[in-house]
Amino acid sequence: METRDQTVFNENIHTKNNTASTPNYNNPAFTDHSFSEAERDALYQTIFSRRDVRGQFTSKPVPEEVLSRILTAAHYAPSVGFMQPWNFILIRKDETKQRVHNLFKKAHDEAADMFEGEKRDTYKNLKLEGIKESPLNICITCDKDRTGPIVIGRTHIKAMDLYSTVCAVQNLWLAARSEGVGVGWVSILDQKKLKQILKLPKRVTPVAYLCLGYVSEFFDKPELQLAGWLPRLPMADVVNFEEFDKTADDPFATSLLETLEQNQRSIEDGQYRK
Ligand SMILES: Cc1cc2c(cc1C)N(C[C@H](O)[C@H](O)[C@H](O)COP(=O)(O)O)c1[nH]c(=O)[nH]c(=O)c1N2
Repeated sequence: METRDQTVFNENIHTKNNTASTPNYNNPAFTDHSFSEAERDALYQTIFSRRDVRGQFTSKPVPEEVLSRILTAAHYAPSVGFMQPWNFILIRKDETKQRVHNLFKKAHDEAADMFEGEKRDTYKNLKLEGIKESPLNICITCDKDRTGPIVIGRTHIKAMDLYSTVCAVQNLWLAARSEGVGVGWVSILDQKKLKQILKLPKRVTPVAYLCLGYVSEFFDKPELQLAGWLPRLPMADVVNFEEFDKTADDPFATSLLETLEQNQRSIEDGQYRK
């Protein structure tokens, strides 16, 4: 049976004098869940000013309470079937960092040979890690057996545990940015050798090797964009309608694409620069 409170709620969220099934979207019952403008701005500021940091780390240690907030943000990420497949391995010892850096050096040389001519020279000049300069490295791993073999949501797409772990990486990255802590992801590494260094069991995958620390500066734009490696794609290239790579020209689509273009222009012009 419906309680009195439920009846009042149901009356409130439906437009008076309208069919019972038409919700009144202007009613506070629908809008109360959004954050204030200042709170939203803070979130978007975090998102648009987050950077992958390689060469601007300072040696200032990240205090325990800050690190604790950042790690907790990561742990509160969504995960398939709520399996929380991640571990956060904190790497503080120079010796371990040196071993991982050796892996990077080897893989980086191998990678350079995959590019040709001018691209190879540009690649060689890019700074692509801050393993030794950053005070803390964190490896975020994925344990596919965390909650047994059958996981809600992973029954048909096996990689869902890896995707979940990446959600934790992104939470960590954004929380760190809001704390003024830079994060750089290093994936130019031999994964099997990294597993050996960190003594990961067979079932555990190292998803992200991250370098963390306070920075002298956060760049405005991705370093690969500033170096002319690749541009930021226009939103219209990645927003499709009904089918992959398909656009539309009805009034809704046209207006949405125009708004997306304006938003992107103001971000590129530094709306969220800090
Ligand atoms: C899965 C994955 C793996 C890597 C990266 C990112 C992600 C998501 N990125 C960082 C990447 O280059 C960077 O995110 C883009 O260039 C965009 O720049 P911002 O992150 O916006 O600054 C990265 N950067 C780097 O210097 N060395 C690396 O090995 C990697 N690997």
